Amino acid sequence: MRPGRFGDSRARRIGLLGGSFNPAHAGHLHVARMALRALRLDQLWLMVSPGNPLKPVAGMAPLGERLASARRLEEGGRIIATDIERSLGTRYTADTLRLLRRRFRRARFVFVIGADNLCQLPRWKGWRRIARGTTLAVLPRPGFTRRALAGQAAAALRRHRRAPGALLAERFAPHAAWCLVPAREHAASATAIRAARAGSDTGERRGP
Ligand SMILES: Nc1ncnc2c1ncn2[C@@H]1O[C@H](COP(=O)(O)OP(=O)(O)OP(=O)(O)O)[C@@H](O)[C@H]1O
Ligand SMILES: O=C(O)c1ccc[n+]([C@@H]2O[C@H](COP(=O)([O-])O)[C@@H](O)[C@H]2O)c1
Repeated sequence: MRPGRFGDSRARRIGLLGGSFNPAHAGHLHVARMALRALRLDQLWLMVSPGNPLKPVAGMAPLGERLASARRLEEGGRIIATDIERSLGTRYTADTLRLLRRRFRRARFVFVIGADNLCQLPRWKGWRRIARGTTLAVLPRPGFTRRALAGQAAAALRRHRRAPGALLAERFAPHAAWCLVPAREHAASATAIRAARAGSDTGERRGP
């Protein structure tokens, strides 16, 4: 982490877009911009994971490479790439959130996920505790939005769903709120980019 990159992080509304960024792509930028606008955030951190506990290590580019690709999406102090989980020594989101709150005591964090991750949320360590204590913002994603809204996490958290404008209003509520951010779906995916790259590499090797 570069010193001072987070600027005055006290009493700020900070969106955390955690991810593998293997590589970063236009879908991430779309999500970041939509979350910043809909939730009136001060900053959005592209929080590059040292290793998603649910993803295989095979095929995962080194953290430095993934961080470099996320840095290419940075936008003037509002969208910032960071490998802060590396310095915190965390991989599980529950642990990261606990340590971030300790370190940035006056910041208000919103965890931003795509609809695919709302489907998967029940497999995260301590997911109910995360949802109880952390505001979640979910972005639509092709093939996942409807399934996510009909899934286990959305059903369990139904009473806590709010409109984006009301999301951060309930400061001392016993259970955090979540919302679906109204945004168009964006089709970019890192899996598709890796597959396209592998295809073009194979083509190059075959040659004419
Ligand atoms: N096009 C998209 N629309 C909505 N959310 C997205 C999109 N791309 C990524 N996200 C979300 O951004 C976060 C980080 O995503 P990640 O870095 O894993 O990219 P990915 O394209 O989902 O990667 P992969 O295909 O390798 O799983 C996740 O919460 C994911 O749901
Ligand atoms: O904490 C967990 O159990 C957990 C399980 C799977 C994913 N996550 C987090 O979810 C975020 C999105 O991950 P990814 O790989 O889908 O981009 C990232 O911050 C991961 O660390 C967290």
